Amino acid sequence: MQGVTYKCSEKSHLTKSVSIMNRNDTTARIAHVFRGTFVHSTSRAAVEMLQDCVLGVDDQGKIAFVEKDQDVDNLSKLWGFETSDIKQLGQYEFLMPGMVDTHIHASQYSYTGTALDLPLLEWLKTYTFPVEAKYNDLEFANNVYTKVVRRTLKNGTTTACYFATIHTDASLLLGELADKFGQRALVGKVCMDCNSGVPQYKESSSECKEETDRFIKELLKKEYPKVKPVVTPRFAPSCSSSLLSELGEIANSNKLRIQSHISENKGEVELVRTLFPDCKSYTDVYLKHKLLTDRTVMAHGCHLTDEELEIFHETGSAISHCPNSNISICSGMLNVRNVLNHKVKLGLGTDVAGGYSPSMLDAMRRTLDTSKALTIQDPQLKTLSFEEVFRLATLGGSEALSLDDQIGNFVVGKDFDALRVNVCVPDGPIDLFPGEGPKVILEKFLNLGDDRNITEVYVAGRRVVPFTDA
Ligand SMILES: Nc1nc2[nH]cnc2c(=O)[nH]1
Ligand SMILES: [Zn+2]
Repeated sequence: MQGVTYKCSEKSHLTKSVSIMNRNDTTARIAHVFRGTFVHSTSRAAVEMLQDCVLGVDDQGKIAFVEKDQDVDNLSKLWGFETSDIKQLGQYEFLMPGMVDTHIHASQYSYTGTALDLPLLEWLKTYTFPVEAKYNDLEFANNVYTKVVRRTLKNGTTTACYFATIHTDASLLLGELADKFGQRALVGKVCMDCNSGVPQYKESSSECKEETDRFIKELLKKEYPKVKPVVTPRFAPSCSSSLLSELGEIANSNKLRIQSHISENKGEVELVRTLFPDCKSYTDVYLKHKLLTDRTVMAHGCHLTDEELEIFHETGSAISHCPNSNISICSGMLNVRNVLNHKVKLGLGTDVAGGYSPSMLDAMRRTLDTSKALTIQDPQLKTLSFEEVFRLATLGGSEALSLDDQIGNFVVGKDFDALRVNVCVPDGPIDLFPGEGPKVILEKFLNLGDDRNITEVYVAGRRVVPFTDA
């Protein structure tokens, strides 16, 4: 199958002999060395299986080397580690990159798995805004935010791009908790100055701008190495044109990331048409307000036209595909193949709580389901493979969040964000049979696995799961 490599290929970067390898950084010390099978994606291969390999992580949390294990003695001399310290992966174990949730509402976690009986605009008014309004209570926020960070980490989300609420202090608390538990996170204080449905849940335009400035300043001041702010207009219907312009200005002058929602549901697209009559399309609304940049990620995009996708491509903006949510609140079905054909960056999101599962394994499965449903409607449409979906959940997510220079796969110099997977845990969800090789083992994990199979989670070289207080 095109785009899939199931062995260390002779042409791969691993064939270089250790004797001619040089350490470019003589001061870095090795903190972990793993030996076994490593599975990741590259731009060329949706799945590359590195078998009989060793991977070293330095004390800065960066990947120092990935080599064939026959070179291990030379490597240990070169890098100064003891071969007895190597962590040997078992026959049914592998390492994979941590998963990247490109769109999740931390503030909606308390009602995940419920309230899925209304379409978007009524769902927001009936369930979402009344709950989000409660985050002026920091005790309530602390309880929910602690739980969502722990739950997602345990399920293998090493990076999350979070929506919080309009409340600055609770949003700062979410950043603090992500840092405390060791999750890489982009955190957005939600901005909205229009809300006719639940008028007590909004800010004035000036308050919104001032509080966004305060949020960014205070979060950056904390100097959390892996937690950064993201400018977050909720979506066009809840923002005035002047607020959208202010937020575009703040993001661009500070080179910050931007997140929002776009073209999730047909009623919403129609509403935007009436609210912004001077704009050609929903995409044009964000474009005119300078919110489409190469650091922007927009959730959903189910109903974007090809013309709009071209604008995404030209601006370098990304889409977060949230299939569980799209089906659960009957929003639509994104044609991922068409988005990829337009060379638009795309990652996956859980969109808790429009999506009922906080697990990125679920996001991968629902991505495949949606792709198959679209193929049923149009048999000409090429269904996504599980390998392509694996890439979207890891490398694709890192690209969508403009973090691919730091994370997304096992390339030397990137941070070691990784999952140790064991498909054969006692009382686990997967049964194996004789003769099943690494491809089947990966496919079974992606389709049948859960957090019981994710035995360790690493973010920037730090083991964050199992929890130290567990
Ligand atoms: N799914 C989803 N779509 C939105 N559009 C605006 N706000 C939201 C939200 O909270 N969830
Ligand atoms: Zn959302």
